[in-house]
Amino acid sequence: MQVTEPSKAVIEARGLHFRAGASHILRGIDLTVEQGEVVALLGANGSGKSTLVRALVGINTPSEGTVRLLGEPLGTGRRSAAVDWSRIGYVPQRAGAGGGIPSTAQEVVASGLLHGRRLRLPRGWRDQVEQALEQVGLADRVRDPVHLLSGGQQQRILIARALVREPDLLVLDEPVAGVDVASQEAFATTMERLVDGGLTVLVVLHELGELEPLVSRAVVLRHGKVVHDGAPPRARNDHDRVGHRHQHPHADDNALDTAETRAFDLEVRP
Ligand SMILES: Nc1ncnc2c1ncn2[C@@H]1O[C@H](COP(=O)(O)OP(=O)(O)OP(=O)(O)O)[C@@H](O)[C@H]1O
Repeated sequence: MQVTEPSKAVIEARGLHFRAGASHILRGIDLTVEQGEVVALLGANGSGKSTLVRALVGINTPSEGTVRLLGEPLGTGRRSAAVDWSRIGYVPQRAGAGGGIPSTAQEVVASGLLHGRRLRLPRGWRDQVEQALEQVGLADRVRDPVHLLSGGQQQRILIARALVREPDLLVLDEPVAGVDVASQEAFATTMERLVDGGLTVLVVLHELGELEPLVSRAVVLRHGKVVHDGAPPRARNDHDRVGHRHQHPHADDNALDTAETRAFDLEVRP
């Protein structure tokens, strides 16, 4: 009889399917992310990237399949209680940090320190919040209501909210969409330091951009399936190439010919 060792993977998804009404959005995803990896999740608009990360962090309940996070099974309700959510930071896609409620940057970032049964802020939370805001270059906005910040600044507030926990796993859904180049560079520098310290990252991206040197592996989705899991595409070179189409069409499930998938076809496929 074969004895299976307990998994050391930080994320382990097996046979994931997700259906919403008549749509079959995830079609049998297997994904493993090991400790210390920086994995980029790529693919055309509508290929299922956000649906997948939402399933991985317990927001979407898969129709079939299993997820383990930090070695613990992710179920619903009590069954996911074994997962230590304090070790996981999640930045959703283009959510806006204000949510229509006029809270300050400090309050939004501090809410990242609350999780599971912790309903009170820990001692020293103000310093932790300030440090997290410093990491995204917004320490001077600590008292500002977030709904008055720009879209890119709000996105950076959400990154600070995820970082304030000092997580072991960061799941980021297009974290730098709408963020200016200087802030993307600052974000990449912060990530580099955290990854050097052992952080594991799963990040949805349309272009590797400033994070390119950090990305150890790329997973490409197409129509809800993994079509590549391995070396990252050399997107930057492709973008520099004369004739590269910089238009990234907002397309549906049928659109395969995006810049991302063509870059992948050109650079990665053997
Ligand atoms: N709850 C839902 N009900 C119906 N359709 C859904 C639901 N969630 C996602 N979809 C559909 O599933 C497909 C995949 O969506 P998803 O947001 O995962 O794509 P994506 O790869 O993240 O795209 P983008 O690059 O545009 O962010 C889309 O066609 C979307 O409309």
